[in-house]
Amino acid sequence: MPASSDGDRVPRDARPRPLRNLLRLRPYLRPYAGQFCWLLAAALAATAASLAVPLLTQQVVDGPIARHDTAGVLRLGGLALLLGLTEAVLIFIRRWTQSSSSVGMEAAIRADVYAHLQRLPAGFHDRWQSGQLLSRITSDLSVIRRFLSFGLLFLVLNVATYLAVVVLLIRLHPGLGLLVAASAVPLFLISRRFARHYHAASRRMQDQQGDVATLVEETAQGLRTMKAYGRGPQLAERFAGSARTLHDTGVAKARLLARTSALFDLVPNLTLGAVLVLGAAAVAGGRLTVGQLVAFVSLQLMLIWPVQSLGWIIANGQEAATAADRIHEVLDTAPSIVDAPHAVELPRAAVRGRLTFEQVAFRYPGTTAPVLRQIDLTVEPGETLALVGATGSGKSTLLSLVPRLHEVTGGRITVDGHDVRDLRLGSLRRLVGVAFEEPTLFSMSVWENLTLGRPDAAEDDVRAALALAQADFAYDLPWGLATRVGEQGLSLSGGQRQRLALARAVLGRPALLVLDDPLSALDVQTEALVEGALRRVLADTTALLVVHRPSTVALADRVALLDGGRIVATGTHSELLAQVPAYRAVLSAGPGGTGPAVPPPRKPNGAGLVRS
Ligand SMILES: Nc1ncnc2c1ncn2[C@@H]1O[C@H](COP(=O)(O)OP(=O)(O)OP(=O)(O)O)[C@@H](O)[C@H]1O
Repeated sequence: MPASSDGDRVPRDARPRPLRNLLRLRPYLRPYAGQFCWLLAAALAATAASLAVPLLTQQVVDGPIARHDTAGVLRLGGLALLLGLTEAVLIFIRRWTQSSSSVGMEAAIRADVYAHLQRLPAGFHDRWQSGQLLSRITSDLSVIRRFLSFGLLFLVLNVATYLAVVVLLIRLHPGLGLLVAASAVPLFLISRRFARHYHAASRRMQDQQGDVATLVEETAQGLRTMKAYGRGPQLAERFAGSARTLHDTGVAKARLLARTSALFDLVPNLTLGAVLVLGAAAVAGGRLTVGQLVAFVSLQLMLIWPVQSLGWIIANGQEAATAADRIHEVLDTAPSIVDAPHAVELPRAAVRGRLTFEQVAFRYPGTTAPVLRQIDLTVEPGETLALVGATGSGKSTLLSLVPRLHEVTGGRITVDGHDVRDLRLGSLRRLVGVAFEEPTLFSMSVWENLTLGRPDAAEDDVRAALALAQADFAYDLPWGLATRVGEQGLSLSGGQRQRLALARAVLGRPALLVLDDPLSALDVQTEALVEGALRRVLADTTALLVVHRPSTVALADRVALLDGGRIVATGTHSELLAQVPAYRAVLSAGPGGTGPAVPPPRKPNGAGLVRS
């Protein structure tokens, strides 16, 4: 599923170009150029040694055997043995060198693709199925490695063998030699047709592998939901459907290869039959010695494997070309959210934390309807503003614009008057502490999870953040903060994960806090504790909170009501409660439509209500 819409700068021409994208991987070969020269030299020398054996046979048949010279037979036999040994040693050297270089190249490409995925904005990842990315970074790269380590080498070797053998055959007997050379014409035509069809089949299959990987990943992630709803059989059926499609494509692809391989078998064998008949006639006519015919046929037999393997090499090459296309679809997608050339660093100490939204508009890439329109909002330094709105009104989207996870499509957002697009991304993201509704923890230690955005954080800072988020339970884990939390922190409860995510957001006291319903997964008692702690942090930090629960609104100095992507009212909780029926309706509905009752206003009759 390639990127295909605005938001990221997608490649201008995303049409697959079989060899072009494969050739573009040349820079990865460069560090191994020396090794490749060695292995190619070893492989060519091994081929030369094997080619010398039939010529030696000719000498034996026409020389010592014809003369009944036993010593001569032994001498030339010893030489053949030496050639065989040399070939074995050279093949060993080739294989030894080959393995390290191809694995090294695969690792380098994988590292670059992974780093690039990190640079691509959230919008890119919204549109790409994770299984598609997974299959590109794993199986596609393995296909490329196989081609670089075997396919490419054997292509060069087989072509070199073919040319060398044909030259030797023409020298032995020009007529028969040219007959063998002419067999290259049907081989070329078959290869061209096969390559075209196989490329399309490979692309289909590799895309389908990505779809299957996506299904597996989704199932693994949503296992509990799936089991709870008893949807296992339906999902299994869906999976079986995708697996069947993949199977059918695989079978069609294998049959295509089988059909072509049969032709690749047929052509050299037909040529061999013709050579045997014509060669025997030439021996009978005295135009060719028996030794020459034996040498000719032995050399020609050496062409059978290179020709037979052509099908496999072309198939491997086409798969690698498809894999290179798919890899470049990712690498060619330029990150759209990057540092502007003039971007500046804002030191934390210099930031007061005034956050403004000026006529901000936003629509998701690939969609036409804006999610946010004409947002004008100011959060003063140290102020806490709660965003309230019905589900789907754009609250989370609005938050994501502050650390530039998505880019505004109209208007601007400023921090102390600086457009966030004029700040270095690293600097901006250090200034903004973020906690999302779904608290993601990575498969690493609690400490690493906490210091994700601030790897240089001191122990005291971490301790303070944990205390603040009421997450001291982390010290009681089996290895304390060194405890590795499971995949996405699943070994912790929802409330524990949320508290760790909150501690991560407040670590180092960021200038701005952007929290998406930070207390949603907490029990009443913990909520009260975290709320108390949060109140202390929020006292001197500019904060934008998405709030679903009426109880959390109490944390905010002011509230903005979002409706259909627009701010329709701002004011204190009590003002909105008293004067805006829509606000009362949203709060009484609660997160799931059956929320708790609206709490009494904190500051009755506050001033400054704005309705738009
Ligand atoms: N990646 C996306 N691509 C396209 N549309 C999206 C994307 N994410 C969200 N939307 C749409 O944007 C709108 C606002 O979504 P958003 O998540 O910001 O709402 P919200 O107010 O935070 O909702 P909730 O309270 O349920 O979390 C919704 O209509 C949603 O369908």
